[in-house]
Amino acid sequence: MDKVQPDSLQQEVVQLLKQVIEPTLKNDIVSLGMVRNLRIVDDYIYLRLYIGIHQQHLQPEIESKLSALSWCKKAYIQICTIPGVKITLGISSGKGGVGKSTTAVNIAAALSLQGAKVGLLDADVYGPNLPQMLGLGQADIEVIHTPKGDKFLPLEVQGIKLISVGLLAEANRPLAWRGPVLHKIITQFLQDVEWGDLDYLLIDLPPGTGDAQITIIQESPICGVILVTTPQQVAVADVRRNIYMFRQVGVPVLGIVENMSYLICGDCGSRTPIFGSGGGEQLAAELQAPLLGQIPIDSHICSGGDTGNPIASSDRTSLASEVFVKIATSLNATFMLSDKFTRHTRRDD
Ligand SMILES: Nc1ncnc2c1ncn2[C@@H]1O[C@H](COP(=O)(O)OP(=O)(O)OP(=O)(O)O)[C@@H](O)[C@H]1O
Repeated sequence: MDKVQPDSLQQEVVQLLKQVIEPTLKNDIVSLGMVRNLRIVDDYIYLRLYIGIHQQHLQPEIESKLSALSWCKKAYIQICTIPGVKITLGISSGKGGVGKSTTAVNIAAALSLQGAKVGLLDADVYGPNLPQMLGLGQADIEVIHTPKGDKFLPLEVQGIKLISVGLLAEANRPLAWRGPVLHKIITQFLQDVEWGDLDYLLIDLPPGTGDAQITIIQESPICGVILVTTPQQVAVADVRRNIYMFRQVGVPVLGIVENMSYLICGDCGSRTPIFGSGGGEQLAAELQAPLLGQIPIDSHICSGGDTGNPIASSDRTSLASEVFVKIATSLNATFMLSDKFTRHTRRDD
């Protein structure tokens, strides 16, 4: 019978894996949540490695580190990527209605304007709004036959590729899928979409901490999550519960976006914190993660969402647009893509 090895061996393996550093993020692969399902059975190590397509070089490095273990006959490493995708990020919130989808679509628009190839996966099974926010009505998702099996073809609008669970549902009907169906749809969306080459895939996660969220986080190579909150304390408390879920899987929090931070007076330009203040800063301090941006309350954000014109691209001089551009710039700096896009933009000029 197979013998599951004691914790001490597991610890020994984890210590070696922690010596493998992802060069862009300058952190070890364990802290980055890339190593999952680690098991040692008899003299064999099994693990899953959740990475982007540009990080395949980590596999031989891991094998080389683990070869130092005299008792290990072989390490089986299962690479888990989303075909064609470099960086997968989650956009999450503790509760609904705080502007998570608005943030996702506008960050996608800002990244795309900076030259990145961007995809959006609308996995918000409770309120899949991204098609509307990008001006797409109900459209059939095309399925194409490829040598690797049937694949969904994403829709493309404003330079952004999009797949949404909303496109599978009849308009104005609630999505009432039971657990196993939901699980299957989500895993299909993670594995069976023909994205082409993407620099970023942003996953708009459902709010809260239910089964759907956990499936997506566990089964996708999300290398970081952006948490969206509003400034008031109840929203902040919900985000704290949300963070616990990410910590369990080991996915790092890249930063906080505080939405609906203040209202700007049209006459004097003064800022009024309608929903209180300090929530975003408080969370950022608690999590030691940056406050990526504070987005004002602006009726143009709302109308842009309703009409499929994200403010980040439709009104580039607005304050909200500036904040989204700042967030996109900071993501490009984190993932060392700034140079690539500067060159890209110049070439296109
Ligand atoms: N800063 C803002 N100023 C004005 N309106 C906003 C702002 N942010 C979001 N909204 C509006 O608030 C509503 C809810 O936003 P959104 O759908 O992005 O929230 P959500 O957190 O994704 O909600 P859910 O989880 O229920 O899908 C939308 O009508 C959106 O246009």
